[in-house]
Amino acid sequence: MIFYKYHGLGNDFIIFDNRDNKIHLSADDVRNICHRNFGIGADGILLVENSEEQDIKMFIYNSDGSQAEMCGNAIRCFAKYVYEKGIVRKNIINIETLAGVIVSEIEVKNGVVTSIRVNMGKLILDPKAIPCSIECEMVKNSKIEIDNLEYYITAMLMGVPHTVIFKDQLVDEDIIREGKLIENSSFFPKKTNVNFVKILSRNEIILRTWERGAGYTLACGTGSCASVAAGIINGLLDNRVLVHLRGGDLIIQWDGKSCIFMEGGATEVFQGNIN
Ligand SMILES: N[C@@H](CCC[C@H](N)C(=O)O)C(=O)O
Repeated sequence: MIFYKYHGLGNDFIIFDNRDNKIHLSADDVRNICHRNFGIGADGILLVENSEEQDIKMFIYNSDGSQAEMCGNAIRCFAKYVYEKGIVRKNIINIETLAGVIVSEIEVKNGVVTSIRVNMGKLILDPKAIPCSIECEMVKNSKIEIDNLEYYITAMLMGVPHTVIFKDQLVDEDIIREGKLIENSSFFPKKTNVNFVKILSRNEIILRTWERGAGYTLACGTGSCASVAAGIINGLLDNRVLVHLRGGDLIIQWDGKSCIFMEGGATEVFQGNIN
């Protein structure tokens, strides 16, 4: 099978063209292919599939073999891939995902995609939709206790479930330990991605994300949208924010009501063959 390896700010993916529907991956296949020592190595696998109503369809697996409904960094990689490989030669690409249709606008210079602006759709704050078991109208700066530790969380569905926590210090060991605990806590029946945010100003944040099904990654696109939205909802951020992630920067824009926009790059790393 021919594959391509792409990354969005270090959040890396293996892309297979499955328009002929011949690829069927078990959770074990996904874990083996994504393994960083015994496989190709990646945070996830993307399948390119035909869509009945949209330009193309993206299907995504996390590196632990689970399926994700959406992924912000993956969608930029996917848009660049389908454009540059001539699968969808359009500047505005409508991509079907399990979280709905995602519209990606690509900027092209000399046939190469240099930047992708994505309409990430509307975020959903209803706790039942996330899903989150806290009884309230909105999980906004709500206190939870896990293993005798208190956290103030803002939670939402941004294509996938996200929890945001504001912190003064971002320490890797704490992010890994607390991220794992919160991801698997009983408050989130379908688990959650966990975002730790340090606010630098009303227009600039540092973000570290512990991802559901993939662990501590270098960047998270849906997490960037969720974190900026949480900052706006809690009155801490303005409508356009520069997000510094471990693997690079994204720009997120939200007017507080309608769709949320993400802008950033994507990179092809290499291509290969796997049996
Ligand atoms: N890396 C992502 C999110 C991928 C999905 C996530 N691991 C989940 O299962 O919810 C992004 O860039 O948005």
